[in-house]
Amino acid sequence: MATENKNLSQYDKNTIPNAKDFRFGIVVSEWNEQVTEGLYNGAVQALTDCGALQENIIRWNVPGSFELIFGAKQMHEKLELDCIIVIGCVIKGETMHFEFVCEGVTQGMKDLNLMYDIPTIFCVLTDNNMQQSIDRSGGKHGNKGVEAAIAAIKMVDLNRKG
Ligand SMILES: Nc1c(NC[C@H](O)[C@H](O)[C@H](O)CO)[nH]c(=O)[nH]c1=O
Ligand SMILES: CC(=O)[C@@H](O)COP(=O)(O)O
Repeated sequence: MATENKNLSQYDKNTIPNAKDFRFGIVVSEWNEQVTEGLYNGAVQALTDCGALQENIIRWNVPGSFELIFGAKQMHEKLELDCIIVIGCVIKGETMHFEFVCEGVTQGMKDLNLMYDIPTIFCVLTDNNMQQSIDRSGGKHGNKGVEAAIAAIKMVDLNRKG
């Protein structure tokens, strides 16, 4: 199902575990920060709506989406967390750089999920233009930050029960 057929912000709170003692790290890319701030705000609002405490949400910033890999790795190594969410917005330009950044970040996130015992949640928009990013960070298609937060809570619950 494409995003245009699913609002990214919709969730049934009754089906989401309470996150009151879950600890989250969020690594945020500064590229396209008008978008990444919207994604971050959506994620935090959803986490706290589902019981997470603000003091249990740690934020680190990195310059761009490619640095999300190293930032998340350092978070895994240095903090005691239950889950890490990486937030970025990659928008196609004139060259192939878009493809290489997107592929690199995607592969890096996959590797982190294999390397560590807590999940790394992928909240990186990979869009053709700014309007698509606006639409997915609190616009007409909802907020991918909310979607990532709900996925994070569900994965922490799964990990604790596993
Ligand atoms: N064009 C975008 C970038 N490019 C920068 C890279 O992510 C990286 O910071 C640079 O190559 C240095 O290592 N980053 C985004 O997050 N979004 C873009 O649209
Ligand atoms: C994803 C990017 O790095 C891209 O936005 C950079 O733009 P360009 O390909 O025009 O250099």
